[in-house]
Amino acid sequence: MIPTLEWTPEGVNFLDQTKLPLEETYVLATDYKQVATVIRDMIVRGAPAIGVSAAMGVAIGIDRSTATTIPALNEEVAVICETLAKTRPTAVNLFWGIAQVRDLYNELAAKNTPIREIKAAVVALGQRLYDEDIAACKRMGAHGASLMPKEGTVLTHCNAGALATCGYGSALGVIRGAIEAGHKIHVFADETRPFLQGARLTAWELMKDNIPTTVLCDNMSAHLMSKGRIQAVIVGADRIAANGDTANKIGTYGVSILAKEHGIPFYVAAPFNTIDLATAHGNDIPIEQRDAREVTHSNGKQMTPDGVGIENPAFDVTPAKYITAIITERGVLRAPFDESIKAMAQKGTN
Ligand SMILES: CSC[C@H]1O[C@H](OP(=O)(O)O)[C@H](O)[C@@H]1O
Repeated sequence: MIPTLEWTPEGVNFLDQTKLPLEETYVLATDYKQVATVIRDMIVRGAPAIGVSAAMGVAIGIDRSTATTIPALNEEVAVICETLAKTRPTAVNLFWGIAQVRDLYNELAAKNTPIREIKAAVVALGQRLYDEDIAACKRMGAHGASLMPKEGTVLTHCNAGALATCGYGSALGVIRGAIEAGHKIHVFADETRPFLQGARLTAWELMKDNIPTTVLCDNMSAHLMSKGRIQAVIVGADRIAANGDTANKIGTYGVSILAKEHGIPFYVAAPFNTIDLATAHGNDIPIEQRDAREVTHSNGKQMTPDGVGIENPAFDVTPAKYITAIITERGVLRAPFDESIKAMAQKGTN
Protein backbone atom coordinates (compact mmCIF):
# COMPACT_ATOMS: atom_id res chain seq x y z
CA MET A 1 0.00 0.00 0.00
CA ILE A 2 1.15 3.57 -0.71
CA PRO A 3 2.72 4.96 2.52
CA THR A 4 1.01 8.38 2.47
CA LEU A 5 1.84 8.85 6.15
CA GLU A 6 2.90 6.66 9.04
CA TRP A 7 3.21 7.10 12.81
CA THR A 8 6.67 5.95 13.96
CA PRO A 9 8.41 6.18 17.36
CA GLU A 10 10.61 8.93 15.85
CA GLY A 11 7.71 10.99 14.52
CA VAL A 12 5.14 11.06 11.70
CA ASN A 13 6.70 10.02 8.41
CA PHE A 14 5.19 11.60 5.29
CA LEU A 15 5.66 10.70 1.64
CA ASP A 16 6.63 14.07 0.14
CA GLN A 17 3.90 14.64 -2.45
CA THR A 18 5.56 17.80 -3.75
CA LYS A 19 8.36 15.63 -5.15
CA LEU A 20 6.16 13.01 -6.89
CA PRO A 21 6.10 11.52 -9.47
CA LEU A 22 9.84 11.69 -10.13
CA GLU A 23 11.13 11.30 -6.58
CA GLU A 24 9.83 9.12 -3.75
CA THR A 25 11.23 10.87 -0.69
CA TYR A 26 9.97 11.20 2.87
CA VAL A 27 9.72 13.96 5.47
CA LEU A 28 9.83 12.97 9.16
CA ALA A 29 7.91 15.41 11.35
CA THR A 30 9.21 15.08 14.91
CA ASP A 31 6.97 17.70 16.51
CA TYR A 32 3.57 19.32 15.99
CA LYS A 33 5.01 22.44 14.36
CA GLN A 34 6.66 20.32 11.69
CA VAL A 35 3.35 18.50 11.12
CA ALA A 36 1.70 21.89 10.64
CA THR A 37 4.35 22.88 8.09
CA VAL A 38 3.92 19.60 6.20
CA ILE A 39 0.18 20.24 5.93
CA ARG A 40 0.53 23.92 4.96
CA ASP A 41 3.16 23.18 2.32
CA MET A 42 1.06 20.29 0.89
CA ILE A 43 3.77 17.72 1.47
CA VAL A 44 0.72 15.81 2.64
CA ARG A 45 -2.62 16.92 1.14
CA GLY A 46 -6.10 15.62 0.60
CA ALA A 47 -8.93 16.12 3.07
CA PRO A 48 -8.89 12.73 4.85
CA ALA A 49 -5.08 12.58 4.89
CA ILE A 50 -4.75 16.04 6.43
CA GLY A 51 -7.48 15.15 8.93
CA VAL A 52 -5.52 12.18 10.24
CA SER A 53 -2.25 14.15 9.95
CA ALA A 54 -3.68 16.94 12.11
CA ALA A 55 -4.90 14.37 14.64
CA MET A 56 -1.42 12.87 14.76
CA GLY A 57 -0.03 16.40 15.06
CA VAL A 58 -2.03 17.00 18.23
CA ALA A 59 -1.04 13.55 19.50
CA ILE A 60 2.67 14.09 18.90
CA GLY A 61 2.45 17.53 20.50
CA ILE A 62 1.00 16.00 23.66
CA ASP A 63 3.30 12.98 23.54
CA ARG A 64 6.42 15.13 23.28
CA SER A 65 5.33 17.64 25.94
CA THR A 66 7.53 18.07 29.00
CA ALA A 67 4.67 19.51 31.06
CA THR A 68 4.39 17.84 34.49
CA THR A 69 0.95 19.17 35.46
CA ILE A 70 -2.44 19.10 33.75
CA PRO A 71 -2.88 22.92 33.88
CA ALA A 72 0.48 23.38 32.13
CA LEU A 73 -0.41 20.72 29.57
CA ASN A 74 -3.83 22.31 29.02
CA GLU A 75 -2.12 25.51 27.93
CA GLU A 76 0.19 23.65 25.55
CA VAL A 77 -2.70 21.70 24.00
CA ALA A 78 -4.52 24.94 23.24
CA VAL A 79 -1.48 26.26 21.35
CA ILE A 80 -0.96 22.96 19.53
CA CYS A 81 -4.58 22.87 18.30
CA GLU A 82 -4.53 26.53 17.28
CA THR A 83 -1.31 26.06 15.31
CA LEU A 84 -2.67 23.08 13.37
CA ALA A 85 -6.07 24.73 12.80
CA LYS A 86 -4.38 27.66 11.03
CA THR A 87 -2.74 25.51 8.34
CA ARG A 88 -5.56 25.16 5.74
CA PRO A 89 -9.16 26.46 6.04
CA THR A 90 -11.33 24.46 3.63
CA ALA A 91 -11.08 20.73 4.41
CA VAL A 92 -13.36 20.19 7.40
CA ASN A 93 -11.51 16.93 8.07
CA LEU A 94 -8.57 18.92 9.47
CA PHE A 95 -10.76 20.43 12.19
CA TRP A 96 -12.45 17.06 12.75
CA GLY A 97 -9.06 15.40 13.29
CA ILE A 98 -7.92 18.06 15.74
CA ALA A 99 -11.19 17.82 17.67
CA GLN A 100 -11.03 14.03 17.95
CA VAL A 101 -7.74 14.13 19.83
CA ARG A 102 -8.43 17.37 21.71
CA ASP A 103 -11.75 16.01 23.00
CA LEU A 104 -10.13 12.78 24.21
CA TYR A 105 -7.41 14.81 25.92
CA ASN A 106 -9.96 17.08 27.62
CA GLU A 107 -11.99 14.09 28.82
CA LEU A 108 -8.91 12.41 30.34
CA ALA A 109 -7.44 15.64 31.74
CA ALA A 110 -10.75 16.48 33.43
CA LYS A 111 -10.46 13.18 35.32
CA ASN A 112 -6.85 13.96 36.31
CA THR A 113 -5.63 10.92 34.38
CA PRO A 114 -1.86 10.49 34.80
CA ILE A 115 -0.07 12.33 31.98
CA ARG A 116 1.75 9.23 30.78
CA GLU A 117 -1.62 7.47 30.35
CA ILE A 118 -2.99 10.50 28.46
CA LYS A 119 0.00 10.38 26.14
CA ALA A 120 -0.50 6.70 25.41
CA ALA A 121 -4.21 7.21 24.79
CA VAL A 122 -3.88 10.09 22.31
CA VAL A 123 -1.13 8.31 20.38
CA ALA A 124 -3.33 5.20 20.15
CA LEU A 125 -6.23 7.35 18.93
CA GLY A 126 -4.12 8.85 16.14
CA GLN A 127 -3.22 5.36 14.95
CA ARG A 128 -6.85 4.21 15.23
CA LEU A 129 -8.06 7.12 13.08
CA TYR A 130 -5.47 6.08 10.48
CA ASP A 131 -6.80 2.51 10.41
CA GLU A 132 -10.43 3.70 10.38
CA ASP A 133 -9.75 5.94 7.37
CA ILE A 134 -8.41 3.05 5.33
CA ALA A 135 -11.38 0.88 6.34
CA ALA A 136 -13.78 3.70 5.42
CA CYS A 137 -12.21 4.07 1.98
CA LYS A 138 -12.61 0.35 1.33
CA ARG A 139 -16.29 0.52 2.38
CA MET A 140 -16.75 3.51 0.05
CA GLY A 141 -15.25 1.41 -2.70
CA ALA A 142 -17.72 -1.36 -2.00
CA HIS A 143 -20.72 1.00 -1.86
CA GLY A 144 -19.75 2.87 -5.00
CA ALA A 145 -18.49 0.07 -7.25
CA SER A 146 -21.89 -0.70 -8.80
CA LEU A 147 -22.31 2.96 -9.82
CA MET A 148 -19.25 2.78 -12.05
CA PRO A 149 -19.57 1.66 -15.69
CA LYS A 150 -19.12 -2.08 -16.24
CA GLU A 151 -16.76 -1.11 -19.02
CA GLY A 152 -15.87 2.45 -19.80
CA THR A 153 -13.94 5.61 -19.01
CA VAL A 154 -14.25 7.54 -15.76
CA LEU A 155 -13.01 11.10 -15.42
CA THR A 156 -11.56 12.30 -12.15
CA HIS A 157 -10.27 15.69 -11.06
CA CYS A 158 -7.40 16.36 -8.68
CA ASN A 159 -6.30 13.42 -6.55
CA ALA A 160 -8.75 11.70 -4.24
CA GLY A 161 -6.73 8.54 -4.02
CA ALA A 162 -4.49 6.72 -1.59
CA LEU A 163 -2.36 9.87 -1.56
CA ALA A 164 -5.31 11.96 -0.35
CA THR A 165 -6.23 9.47 2.37
CA CYS A 166 -4.38 7.01 4.58
CA GLY A 167 -4.62 4.48 1.77
CA TYR A 168 -6.95 3.08 -0.96
CA GLY A 169 -8.60 6.45 -1.67
CA SER A 170 -12.09 7.90 -1.77
CA ALA A 171 -12.90 8.63 -5.43
CA LEU A 172 -10.06 6.35 -6.54
CA GLY A 173 -11.18 3.90 -3.87
CA VAL A 174 -14.49 3.58 -5.72
CA ILE A 175 -12.60 3.02 -8.96
CA ARG A 176 -10.41 0.40 -7.23
CA GLY A 177 -13.52 -1.24 -5.75
CA ALA A 178 -15.19 -1.36 -9.17
CA ILE A 179 -12.12 -2.89 -10.80
CA GLU A 180 -11.88 -5.45 -7.99
CA ALA A 181 -15.55 -6.26 -8.70
CA GLY A 182 -14.68 -6.98 -12.33
CA HIS A 183 -15.40 -3.66 -14.02
CA LYS A 184 -13.08 -2.67 -16.84
CA ILE A 185 -12.31 0.99 -16.21
CA HIS A 186 -9.98 3.41 -17.93
CA VAL A 187 -9.32 6.57 -15.94
CA PHE A 188 -9.06 10.03 -17.48
CA ALA A 189 -7.16 12.13 -14.94
CA ASP A 190 -7.47 15.89 -15.22
CA GLU A 191 -4.00 17.37 -14.69
CA THR A 192 -5.56 19.83 -12.22
CA ARG A 193 -3.56 23.01 -12.40
CA PRO A 194 -1.86 24.67 -10.69
CA PHE A 195 -0.64 22.00 -8.22
CA LEU A 196 -1.07 19.19 -10.79
CA GLN A 197 -2.48 16.60 -8.36
CA GLY A 198 -3.94 14.69 -11.31
CA ALA A 199 -0.95 14.71 -13.64
CA ARG A 200 1.56 14.07 -10.84
CA LEU A 201 -0.28 12.11 -8.14
CA THR A 202 -3.32 10.32 -9.60
CA ALA A 203 -1.33 9.17 -12.62
CA TRP A 204 1.53 7.98 -10.38
CA GLU A 205 -0.61 5.99 -7.97
CA LEU A 206 -2.88 4.43 -10.61
CA MET A 207 0.07 3.38 -12.75
CA LYS A 208 1.55 1.68 -9.68
CA ASP A 209 -1.71 -0.32 -9.56
CA ASN A 210 -1.62 -1.01 -13.31
CA ILE A 211 -4.92 0.83 -13.77
CA PRO A 212 -5.15 2.21 -17.34
CA THR A 213 -4.82 5.98 -17.02
CA THR A 214 -4.67 8.94 -19.39
CA VAL A 215 -3.77 12.45 -18.26
CA LEU A 216 -5.87 15.26 -19.71
CA CYS A 217 -5.25 18.97 -19.76
CA ASP A 218 -7.95 20.72 -17.72
CA ASN A 219 -9.54 22.13 -20.88
CA MET A 220 -10.15 18.80 -22.67
CA SER A 221 -13.06 17.14 -20.86
CA ALA A 222 -15.86 19.07 -22.65
CA HIS A 223 -14.62 17.90 -26.04
CA LEU A 224 -14.22 14.29 -24.85
CA MET A 225 -17.66 14.31 -23.24
CA SER A 226 -19.20 15.61 -26.47
CA LYS A 227 -17.65 12.65 -28.31
CA GLY A 228 -19.07 10.12 -25.85
CA ARG A 229 -15.59 9.29 -24.49
CA ILE A 230 -16.54 9.66 -20.80
CA GLN A 231 -19.18 7.53 -19.04
CA ALA A 232 -18.92 8.86 -15.48
CA VAL A 233 -17.17 11.44 -13.34
CA ILE A 234 -16.04 10.82 -9.75
CA VAL A 235 -14.26 13.28 -7.46
CA GLY A 236 -13.40 13.68 -3.79
CA ALA A 237 -14.47 16.42 -1.42
CA ASP A 238 -13.00 18.76 1.14
CA ARG A 239 -16.20 19.89 2.78
CA ILE A 240 -19.81 18.93 2.09
CA ALA A 241 -22.44 21.35 3.40
CA ALA A 242 -25.61 20.10 5.08
CA ASN A 243 -27.53 20.62 1.82
CA GLY A 244 -25.04 18.62 -0.26
CA ASP A 245 -23.16 21.55 -1.83
CA THR A 246 -19.59 20.28 -2.10
CA ALA A 247 -16.24 22.06 -1.93
CA ASN A 248 -13.52 20.32 -3.88
CA LYS A 249 -10.44 21.22 -5.89
CA ILE A 250 -10.76 24.26 -8.13
CA GLY A 251 -12.22 23.22 -11.47
CA THR A 252 -14.60 20.62 -10.04
CA TYR A 253 -17.61 22.95 -10.36
CA GLY A 254 -16.95 23.44 -14.07
CA VAL A 255 -16.62 19.70 -14.65
CA SER A 256 -19.96 19.12 -12.88
CA ILE A 257 -21.72 21.54 -15.24
CA LEU A 258 -20.17 19.86 -18.27
CA ALA A 259 -21.26 16.45 -16.94
CA LYS A 260 -24.83 17.71 -16.43
CA GLU A 261 -24.90 19.15 -19.94
CA HIS A 262 -23.81 15.83 -21.42
CA GLY A 263 -26.03 13.62 -19.24
CA ILE A 264 -23.03 12.01 -17.53
CA PRO A 265 -23.37 10.94 -13.85
CA PHE A 266 -21.26 13.05 -11.47
CA TYR A 267 -20.34 11.34 -8.21
CA VAL A 268 -18.66 12.62 -5.06
CA ALA A 269 -16.90 10.13 -2.79
CA ALA A 270 -16.00 11.19 0.74
CA PRO A 271 -15.95 9.79 4.27
CA PHE A 272 -18.89 10.95 6.37
CA ASN A 273 -16.62 13.18 8.47
CA THR A 274 -16.23 15.38 5.36
CA ILE A 275 -19.89 16.36 5.78
CA ASP A 276 -20.12 19.51 7.88
CA LEU A 277 -23.62 19.72 9.37
CA ALA A 278 -22.71 23.09 10.88
CA THR A 279 -22.31 24.57 7.39
CA ALA A 280 -25.75 24.97 5.85
CA HIS A 281 -24.84 25.96 2.31
CA GLY A 282 -21.86 25.85 -0.02
CA ASN A 283 -21.57 29.65 0.01
CA ASP A 284 -20.60 29.37 3.68
CA ILE A 285 -17.54 27.18 2.99
CA PRO A 286 -14.23 29.09 3.37
CA ILE A 287 -12.18 28.87 0.19
CA GLU A 288 -8.41 28.75 0.63
CA GLN A 289 -6.44 31.31 -1.42
CA ARG A 290 -2.95 29.99 -2.08
CA ASP A 291 0.33 31.64 -3.09
CA ALA A 292 0.35 33.26 -6.57
CA ARG A 293 3.67 31.52 -7.22
CA GLU A 294 1.79 28.22 -7.65
CA VAL A 295 0.28 29.81 -10.80
CA THR A 296 3.16 31.96 -12.05
CA HIS A 297 5.80 29.23 -11.83
CA SER A 298 6.13 25.63 -12.94
CA ASN A 299 9.08 23.58 -11.70
CA GLY A 300 10.62 26.84 -10.50
CA LYS A 301 10.43 28.44 -13.97
CA GLN A 302 8.43 31.66 -14.27
CA MET A 303 5.71 31.49 -16.93
CA THR A 304 3.95 34.85 -16.57
CA PRO A 305 5.09 38.46 -16.89
CA ASP A 306 6.23 40.21 -13.72
CA GLY A 307 3.38 42.09 -12.05
CA VAL A 308 0.46 40.41 -13.85
CA GLY A 309 -2.63 39.85 -11.68
CA ILE A 310 -3.09 36.28 -10.37
CA GLU A 311 -6.07 34.45 -8.86
CA ASN A 312 -5.37 31.19 -6.99
CA PRO A 313 -8.45 29.89 -5.15
CA ALA A 314 -7.60 26.29 -4.23
CA PHE A 315 -11.24 25.10 -4.21
CA ASP A 316 -14.66 25.81 -5.64
CA VAL A 317 -18.16 24.69 -4.67
CA THR A 318 -20.32 22.36 -6.73
CA PRO A 319 -24.02 22.98 -6.03
CA ALA A 320 -25.89 19.86 -4.94
CA LYS A 321 -28.10 20.05 -8.04
CA TYR A 322 -25.15 18.99 -10.20
CA ILE A 323 -24.32 15.94 -8.02
CA THR A 324 -25.83 12.56 -8.92
CA ALA A 325 -24.88 10.86 -5.64
CA ILE A 326 -22.49 11.18 -2.71
CA ILE A 327 -20.75 7.91 -1.84
CA THR A 328 -19.75 7.50 1.81
CA GLU A 329 -18.57 4.57 3.92
CA ARG A 330 -22.06 4.48 5.45
CA GLY A 331 -23.81 4.20 2.10
CA VAL A 332 -24.87 6.28 -0.91
CA LEU A 333 -26.63 9.62 -0.50
CA ARG A 334 -29.01 10.94 -3.15
CA ALA A 335 -31.10 14.07 -3.53
CA PRO A 336 -32.73 15.66 -1.67
CA PHE A 337 -29.35 15.72 0.08
CA ASP A 338 -30.44 17.79 3.07
CA GLU A 339 -32.88 15.02 3.95
CA SER A 340 -30.65 12.06 3.08
CA ILE A 341 -27.69 13.56 4.96
CA LYS A 342 -29.83 14.22 8.02
CA ALA A 343 -31.18 10.66 7.94
CA MET A 344 -27.70 9.16 7.58
CA ALA A 345 -26.40 11.32 10.45
CA GLN A 346 -29.30 10.24 12.67
CA LYS A 347 -28.76 6.57 11.78
CA GLY A 348 -25.15 6.82 12.95
CA THR A 349 -22.54 4.21 12.20
CA ASN A 350 -24.49 1.08 13.05
C1 LIG B 1 -9.98 12.52 -0.82
S1 LIG B 1 -10.49 14.13 -0.99
C2 LIG B 1 -9.06 14.94 -1.52
C3 LIG B 1 -9.36 16.34 -1.97
O1 LIG B 1 -8.37 17.23 -1.43
C4 LIG B 1 -7.71 17.84 -2.52
O2 LIG B 1 -7.29 19.12 -2.24
P1 LIG B 1 -5.73 19.37 -1.90
O3 LIG B 1 -4.93 18.54 -2.86
O4 LIG B 1 -5.56 20.87 -2.10
O5 LIG B 1 -5.56 18.97 -0.45
C5 LIG B 1 -8.75 17.84 -3.59
O6 LIG B 1 -9.74 18.80 -3.36
C6 LIG B 1 -9.26 16.44 -3.46
O7 LIG B 1 -10.45 16.18 -4.09
